[in-house]
Amino acid sequence: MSMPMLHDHTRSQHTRSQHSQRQTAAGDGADARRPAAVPRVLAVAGSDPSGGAGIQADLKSIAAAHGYGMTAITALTAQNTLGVREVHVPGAEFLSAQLAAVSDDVAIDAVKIGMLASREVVEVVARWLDELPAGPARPAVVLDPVMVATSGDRLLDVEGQDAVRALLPRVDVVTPNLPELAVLVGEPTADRWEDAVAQAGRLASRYQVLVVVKGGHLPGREGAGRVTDALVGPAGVLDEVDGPWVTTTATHGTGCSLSSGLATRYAGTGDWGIALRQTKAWLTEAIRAGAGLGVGHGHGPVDHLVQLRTGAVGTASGQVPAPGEVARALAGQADASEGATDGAALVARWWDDAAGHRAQIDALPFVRGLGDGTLAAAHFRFYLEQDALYLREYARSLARASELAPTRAEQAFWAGGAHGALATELDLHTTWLGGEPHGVEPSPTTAAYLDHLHAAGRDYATLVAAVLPCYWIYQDAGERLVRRSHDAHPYRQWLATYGDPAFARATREAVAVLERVAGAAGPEQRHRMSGAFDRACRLEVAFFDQAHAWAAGELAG
Ligand SMILES: Nc1ncnc2c1ncn2[C@@H]1O[C@H](COP(=O)(O)OP(=O)(O)OP(=O)(O)O)[C@@H](O)[C@H]1O
Ligand SMILES: Cc1ncc(CO)c(N)n1
Repeated sequence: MSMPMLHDHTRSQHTRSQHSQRQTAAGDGADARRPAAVPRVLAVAGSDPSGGAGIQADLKSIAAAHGYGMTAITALTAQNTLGVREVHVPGAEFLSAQLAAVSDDVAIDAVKIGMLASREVVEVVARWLDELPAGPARPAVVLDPVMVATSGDRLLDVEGQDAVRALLPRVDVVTPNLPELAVLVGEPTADRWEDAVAQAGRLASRYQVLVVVKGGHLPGREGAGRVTDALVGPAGVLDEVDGPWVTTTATHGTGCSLSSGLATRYAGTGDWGIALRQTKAWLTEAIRAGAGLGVGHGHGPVDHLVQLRTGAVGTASGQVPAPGEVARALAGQADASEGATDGAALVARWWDDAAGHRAQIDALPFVRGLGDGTLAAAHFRFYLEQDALYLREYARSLARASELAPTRAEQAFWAGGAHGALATELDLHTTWLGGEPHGVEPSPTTAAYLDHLHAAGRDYATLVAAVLPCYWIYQDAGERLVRRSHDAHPYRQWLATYGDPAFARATREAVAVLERVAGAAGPEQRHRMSGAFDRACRLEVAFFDQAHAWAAGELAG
């Protein structure tokens, strides 16, 4: 509808093969199959006896992403949630033995590298990476360049920092926080997001590596209420994923957890953008639930296995499910362990299922005419009048979502949406329609859409699914429309509204809420949600088409 929004739903197109061919061959490991149903993931990292960071976090994160976890331990720390007391680094040759023991026997789908402690350790890992097979049997490698713990304690000596740079060309993805990124590029720590992304771009092109730059340390993120991570390649930003900022002290090990979850989900999907999106969605929930664990007196751990406790358990490996898998689960024909999947994957599926509706919208005479400027003024006016009527009621549905929302953040979000819809409605009347309409009735399409929203308002999950396409479908079509604008375009001013960044953010947030709700929903509720989402998508098509349908009726009558 008339809420101009922009949502970057593009997925990173970086594939494993692009990033797996730079290594020398040393065996073909022909039994490795990708994407893996249950990814075999090796964490090369330090031990945290308090269980929140290091290999302990890695094993839990890998499990949460439905992978099979293995470890090669680089260092033993004596630490807890308050800080690091001691670090013991066993002889580097023993690390070599651990690495060889695993890779001589097991076809590894992904490797996550964490704490490396010293230059000797870095060198052992570099040699081992060089000996891994090239081609499709080569595991994906994610490097979390751990330098300092959340508590502020150093986990890598200065010589080691230099050595880590030499690892970069040997890995697929590096996941620095802002201070680590600064050390790796040899620049001061960025305090603005644009600067951090630019630094990540320089690092990516210098070492031909993908960089996941994490906003967890960005000044002002509490105030903004959002925290963003970006996937950056040598040519620039490939994907940006943001999520709500959680006010908590339970952030010990978030970096470890992100990198091992990312490695596992990449091995399961073959797509870094999807893997990052899914990992970030899971991590936000794990951070939220962390305080509930009651572990320690300092920076507590996140609850890696939050899904076990909320009942949203699935074995679909947190990847985009196979065709039919979700449908089976939704129809209740598979048991929960077979069909359930995480919210982000489920929502990605619904969105993909709506691809036909989106293509239909692009092809409508109304949308084509709006794009090339040939749309008749009467058609445009009819659409705007219906849109104003629609938005007035849509605002009530958003207010209802606010009323039903289980958290204060979601309550506030939908209340803001309701306000925005009303402001847009008012703007339509004053700017475009020259005042309040007289005698304009809802068309059958508008009435059907409003009935759908009204009926969905009985439960929160269904309502969230029903209101979503108005944000998402509209901005998706708008994203293509706005590119067609030019100085002499008759609908230039209207098209310009599609580029509003505030709506872009609102859409992303609305999608994140849908993902959270879908992730927590049971099979029956998911079935209702998918039905409500699909029906709203169809009504979006009809809504865009109704001016022409009306004109055809007028002419015929
Ligand atoms: N309070 C928070 N609320 C929501 N997400 C967060 C929060 N803090 C960190 N994150 C997310 O956690 C991940 C790790 O981010 P961060 O920048 O803190 O990395 P890090 O410093 O390497 O972590 P660590 O604390 O383990 O060293 C990112 O995905 C980030 O967006
Ligand atoms: C072992 C280990 N690895 C990584 C970190 C970073 O959080 C930590 N605190 N401990």
